Amino acid sequence: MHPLPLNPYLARLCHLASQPSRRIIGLMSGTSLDGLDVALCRLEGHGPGTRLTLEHFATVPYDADTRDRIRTVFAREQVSLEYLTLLNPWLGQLHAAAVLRCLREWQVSPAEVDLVASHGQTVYHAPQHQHQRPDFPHNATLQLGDGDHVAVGTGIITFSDFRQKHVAAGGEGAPLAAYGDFLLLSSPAEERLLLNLGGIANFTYLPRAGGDASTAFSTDTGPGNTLLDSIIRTHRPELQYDEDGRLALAGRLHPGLLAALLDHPFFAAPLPKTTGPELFGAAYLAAARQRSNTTELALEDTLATLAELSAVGVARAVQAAFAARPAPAAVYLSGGGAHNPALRAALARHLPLAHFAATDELGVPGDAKEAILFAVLANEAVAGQPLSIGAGRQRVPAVSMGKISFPG
Ligand SMILES: Nc1ncnc2c1ncn2[C@@H]1O[C@H](COP(=O)(O)OP(=O)(O)OP(=O)(O)O)[C@@H](O)[C@H]1O
Ligand SMILES: CC(=O)N[C@H]1[C@@H]2OC[C@@H](O2)[C@@H](O)[C@@H]1O[C@H](C)C(=O)O
Repeated sequence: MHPLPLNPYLARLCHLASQPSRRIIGLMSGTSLDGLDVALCRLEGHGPGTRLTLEHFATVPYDADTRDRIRTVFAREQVSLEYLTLLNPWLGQLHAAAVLRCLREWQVSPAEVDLVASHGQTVYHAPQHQHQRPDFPHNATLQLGDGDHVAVGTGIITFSDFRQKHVAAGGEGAPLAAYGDFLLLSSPAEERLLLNLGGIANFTYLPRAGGDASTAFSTDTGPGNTLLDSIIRTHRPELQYDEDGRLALAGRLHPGLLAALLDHPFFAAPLPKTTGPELFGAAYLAAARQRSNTTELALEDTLATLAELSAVGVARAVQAAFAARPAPAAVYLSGGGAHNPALRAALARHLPLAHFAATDELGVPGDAKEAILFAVLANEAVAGQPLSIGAGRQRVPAVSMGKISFPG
């Protein structure tokens, strides 16, 4: 009897699953809308035996037109359905073109890449605790940049839309960092906190490798750079962000504004929790400024206060997680906020016992870490097992994530 005819792309996936390693491009475009992170990874093995070689990394910056298009729908409760529909394939095609551009620069042919793992662009994140709609008693999140367009545009089998499975299994769709951090960065020598300072800040707690994996978890902590960037854009539209925290470092913390900003249930909510610019956006900031009579506060002082807010958010989440025992001293930073000395100084004040280093020291460049995460998730989907870490409320659903798009 002849074997059943197999779709050649399925045959390719089966072949890839049986290989000792895979070459996977991870794509991530986060809440800061600064660009598309493209990480070409060689991933050997799977599960806790995964070994990463980052062959190439680039951030393909978004131009002003792309940022404007995304901002037309980004974190907005009401948008044009037509616009959203048009943006979905447009972003997929943009991301495919960015991949091809990087491959040309790196002199790698698309045929030499096994998979693309595409996060897409989060345009709305709606955990239940945030949307609070009784008619929809569940979590939801929406990423645009359809995987079919990435697959057809690049000619590479593409995994995408990773967050839906996490939601379907009872999670909030984020943070997914726990999976990649656990597989790549656990160490027998120390327990660790991996603190990512993106638009939104989050951390993963990793016990010592070989220890009790059920204690690992990740959570968002509140704003990272999102409010800092938003106030800069209002006052200094020619700037994307406060480079090297210069303006924030020249300002003074305003205790009244800080208290008004912290007067929100998110900061006291139990862990793990997720959030986004839907909550921590211009309206939240404007309301806190009104309540604290700081609408005329100097830009520098507002920035200093917002950097403090991000650090206090992190510190409160760490304190909540480690109420009964000391928090790990080893804290590894990643994300754009790790380049902001004002944010780092505030963190050092609020976590005085922490020893800060960059994830770069662990072989994972901080700016590439989230793009690498999606390559790791696709690697697990092809060659690994659904992975269960954490326990109780902090349990990460044991699922494999990502939808598969064939190029033809
Ligand atoms: N040299 C620097 N000085 C100050 N801030 C910086 C610097 N470099 C990057 N940033 C900050 O980092 C931001 C980009 O961070 P990153 O790329 O980690 O965010 P993201 O991945 O979009 O966010 P998220 O992880 O929430 O999805 C910039 O918008 C800026 O606020
Ligand atoms: C819904 C969404 O896109 N969330 C992002 C965002 O950016 C940081 C933080 O908020 C984190 O929860 C998440 O991304 C990372 C990659 C994660 O899932 O771990």
